[in-house]
Amino acid sequence: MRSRDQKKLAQQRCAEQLTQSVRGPFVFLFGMSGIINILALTGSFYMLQVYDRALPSGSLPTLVGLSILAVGLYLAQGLFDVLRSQILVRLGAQFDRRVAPLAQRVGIDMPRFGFSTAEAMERGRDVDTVRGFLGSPGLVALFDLPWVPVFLVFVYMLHPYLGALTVAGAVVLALLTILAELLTRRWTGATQQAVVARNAIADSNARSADVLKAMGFADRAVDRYRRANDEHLDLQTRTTDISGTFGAIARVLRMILQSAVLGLGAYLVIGGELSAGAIIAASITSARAMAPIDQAIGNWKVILAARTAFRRLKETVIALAAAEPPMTLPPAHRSLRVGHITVAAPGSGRVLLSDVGFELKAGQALGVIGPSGGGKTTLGRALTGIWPLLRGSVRLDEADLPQWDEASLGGMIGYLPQEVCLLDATVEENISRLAEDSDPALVVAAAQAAGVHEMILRMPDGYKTELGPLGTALSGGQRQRIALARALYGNPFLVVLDEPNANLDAEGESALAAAIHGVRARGGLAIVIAHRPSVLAAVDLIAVIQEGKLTAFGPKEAILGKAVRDGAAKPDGAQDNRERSMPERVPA
Ligand SMILES: Nc1ncnc2c1ncn2[C@@H]1O[C@H](COP(=O)(O)OP(=O)(O)OP(=O)(O)O)[C@@H](O)[C@H]1O
Repeated sequence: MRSRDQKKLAQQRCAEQLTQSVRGPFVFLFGMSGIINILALTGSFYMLQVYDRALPSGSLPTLVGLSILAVGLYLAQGLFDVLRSQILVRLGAQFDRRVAPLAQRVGIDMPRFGFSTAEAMERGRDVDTVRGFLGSPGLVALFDLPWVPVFLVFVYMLHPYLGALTVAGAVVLALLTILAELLTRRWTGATQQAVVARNAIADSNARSADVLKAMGFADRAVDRYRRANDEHLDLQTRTTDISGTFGAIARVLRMILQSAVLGLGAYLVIGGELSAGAIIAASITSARAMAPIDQAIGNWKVILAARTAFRRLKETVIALAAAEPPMTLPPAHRSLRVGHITVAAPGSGRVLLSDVGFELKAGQALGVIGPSGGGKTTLGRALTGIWPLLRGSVRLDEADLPQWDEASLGGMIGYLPQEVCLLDATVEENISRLAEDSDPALVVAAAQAAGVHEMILRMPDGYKTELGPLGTALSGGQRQRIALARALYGNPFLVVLDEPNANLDAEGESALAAAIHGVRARGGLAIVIAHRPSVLAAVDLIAVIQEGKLTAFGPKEAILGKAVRDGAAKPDGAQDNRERSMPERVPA
């Protein structure tokens, strides 16, 4: 095990890598912005030279020469501007390419830990926000800001009074920026949360579309969405009001300053302290000095959003760095040992399963029964490593689950969740778990083991049939059987099936029983969580989970016999009734 310090160091290194990837190009762009800003003095120099040199001398060649030089410098500035924006866009794409998969990785994990899918999707949007910001005028303004003193010095050199006036204007605008930041800061987080809450409602409404339509409460669902949207709009209006007001004040101040510079310049010209060309040069330069500040204020919301998104992404990268890459172990083939595990609900921390322990040997199959809400699915989630343990251990061939790297562990586990969810991909891709170069023989073998091969052949494009979003193009039973084939793909050692027969007909049930027998025959382990007793024909052991505790564990005949004697269990093939089909209370 790595020490805590080492882990911290790795996290720090990862966060640094993220900023380092942009640091080098940013230093280069900072230098390039310097050149652009110095070239931006062209207009001022041109005016100075035209008014103070070409006009008094009346020399046309001087005017033409100055004009050609100015056009050349303007073109150079434009070229550097284009280059800078192209580099920024590519930098954004590079950042996206690097961070988006990490954000997606965390996004996949988030719902397991009690976050809504809207919150999980927010990570992906964070990447978009940062990428968008990298090519936005907001960032260009930030690059130009450090070069504002160049313009101030230039104006100061024309006349100290003009310099002082422009500096005063810059200070007032900078103070406005700080004030805008302070006033919007507390609303930014709340606005972000309101967006997530609104999107979560939209997401859940879309998922419940059938129910909303059938039972006619779509309007009420839309009302709920509207209320959440209103809250978001209120908050957004507040932040936009602040940044809009400050933006307008900044623009007015800029105009006042520009006129003030002209007025003061005229006063100085009348007093014989300044040339006419210098007035125009001072006016152009002071306006140019204020532009980045003005733009920063105008884009303040975008800058804040990008900063928040970047911070969250940095946390994401750090969180992933904390995961220690484990050593590769040989595939398990002997046993599963559950050592006094306690499992809490991610998010709330409520203990759902406490002190559960048992052992299974290769070739055995365990049926997990018990009343609704007792903790059977929680046990399945703990055994497959979906939920972390609060205490205890789940060992495959004596190696605790965290000792396996995710890919090897996943290859040894087949899991059929209670709520079957297929990917928006082909049947083949779903069964092969998105394997890039899946072996068709393995896919067909899994389908045959699940008794679903013929059914797939009858589909429009056989194994290449696209299943659509969440596999909704299939019936409930078809989805469950394809998900069973996915669980059996590659002959995993531990197969956990959570209510695998919930949607099956008689043919499906016998295919399921054959699949469980098949797992046992090849030396695998099957754990079947079931309400309907028919599936238990294929298991040899029974565990009863009630109120988060293992209240009975042992050979099927002994446990079920006792339950039947107690009058709580129904015989095989009994009607599917969750509450009554299994023993309500089986003594330990
Ligand atoms: N994601 C979750 N967050 C918090 N609590 C949860 C979560 N999932 C389940 N629970 C709670 O854990 C308890 C056990 O749920 P579990 O799904 O394990 O029961 P079960 O025995 O599988 O029930 P059923 O037979 O109805 O599927 C329940 O009280 C449930 O409310």
